[in-house]
Amino acid sequence: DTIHQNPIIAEACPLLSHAQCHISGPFNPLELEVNTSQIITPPYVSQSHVQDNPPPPPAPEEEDLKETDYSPWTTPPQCFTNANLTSPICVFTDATFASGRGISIITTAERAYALLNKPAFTHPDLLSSVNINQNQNHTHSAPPYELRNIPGRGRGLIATRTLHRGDPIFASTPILLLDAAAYDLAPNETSFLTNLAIANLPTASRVQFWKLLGHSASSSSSSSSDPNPIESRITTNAFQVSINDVEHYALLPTTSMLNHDCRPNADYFFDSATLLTHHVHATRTIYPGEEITITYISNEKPRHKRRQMLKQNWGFECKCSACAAHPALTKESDERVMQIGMLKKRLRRWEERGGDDDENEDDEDDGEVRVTPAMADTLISLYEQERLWTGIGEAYRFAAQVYAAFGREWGAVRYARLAVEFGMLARGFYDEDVLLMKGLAADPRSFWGWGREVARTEEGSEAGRG
Ligand SMILES: C[S@@+](CC[C@H](N)C(=O)[O-])C[C@H]1O[C@@H](n2cnc3c(N)ncnc32)[C@H](O)[C@@H]1O
Repeated sequence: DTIHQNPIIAEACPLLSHAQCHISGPFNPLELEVNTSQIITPPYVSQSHVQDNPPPPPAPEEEDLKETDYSPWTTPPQCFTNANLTSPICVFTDATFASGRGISIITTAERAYALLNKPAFTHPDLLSSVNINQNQNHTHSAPPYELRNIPGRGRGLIATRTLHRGDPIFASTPILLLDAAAYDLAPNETSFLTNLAIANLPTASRVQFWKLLGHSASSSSSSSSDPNPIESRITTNAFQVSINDVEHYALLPTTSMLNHDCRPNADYFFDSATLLTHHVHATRTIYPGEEITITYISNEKPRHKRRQMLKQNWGFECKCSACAAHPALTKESDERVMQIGMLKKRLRRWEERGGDDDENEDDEDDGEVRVTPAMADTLISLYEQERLWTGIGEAYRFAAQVYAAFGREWGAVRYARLAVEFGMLARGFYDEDVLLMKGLAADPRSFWGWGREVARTEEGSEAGRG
């Protein structure tokens, strides 16, 4: 028997009323089938612990308890906790989510019930255009890509028709959401929960999961020599997303088919506020036959660092155009990337201190951060030279604000519009910065810094003195 009562943990567990959520002791999670004698099944979540969230279902009648006690979940939640955690971490599965695609969520009961407030759960019809062609239940028109084997890269998605900047490629919901706090459990407990989370999914999603590639340090593929095939699939494929300001890892099997490029042609964002949906869009024209790619890392790093990270975390030698060019060309690229970093740092400091009247008081660098429209234009040009469409939205945002600060209304509008266009593809339709830029595009004079640099020339000196 691998379950031991632990009085310290017992105190941490009242959240799950009636639950005995103390498990410790060694076991091999991969050998475990769902075995209810070893698992904790909370009858329901006690109302006092889910304030601000939808109330849990009322306590069922005694005779119904076995069948309905874990509604709205479709399998009984299972939990672990330890003395370092304030709440138990459990697996919650809703196999009916997103028209039967299903979702397993590994988190605390409080956070899981908070997720039930999201429109993705409260208005499931809103997801009707999501997961199209990725879910066997859907028979919609053909997607703009097909899955193909690509020599040296495994599978990848190839465009089957021309996609223009801003065109949606697909949108999907996660089959697994894993709260980063799950890694505060003992490794075998985390593995147990992830194992169960996958086992609880509907067959189609479970099959999709097992088709994912798993790269682990000790195995180069998803072969049976992989000591933890679930964990390696998660680390190879999961996207880090923030939901209600909590870090999660999301598994999205179709997005996982996208290979990396240091100059990708597509970008993605996770709409965590409403639909728990991952959107992928083209960021430049993609021609039929061309592979659709995203970036796995920040490409604003020199080539040797990018290659190192890709090798270490995803096990491949990067041979994209930015990695494989002649050393003379990659040297130029590295220098541009360095300059991007330097300009961004300066513009970000200027932006951050924008609303601060006492801006010089605590400034270690004594000071004033000088920026000019030419500087913002150069940043944009560097992104264009590097073909980094993923980060360029931020450069447009800086430019819009700098132009407005110099009182150059139509330059500000132009860049604010571009910041909105690119920002929506990279950060989401309702992202804070996107909304700020929408406001600036509509009325640059309402911007907080409107005209505040007008007294300065483009070269950065005071007008009349420079
Ligand atoms: C998220 S998966 C992408 C889909 C994968 N190609 C497959 O067949 O499942 C990540 C893995 O794809 C491969 N991969 C991704 N981008 C690559 C690239 N640019 N060159 C070579 N292999 C790549 C690596 O094996 C990496 O660990």
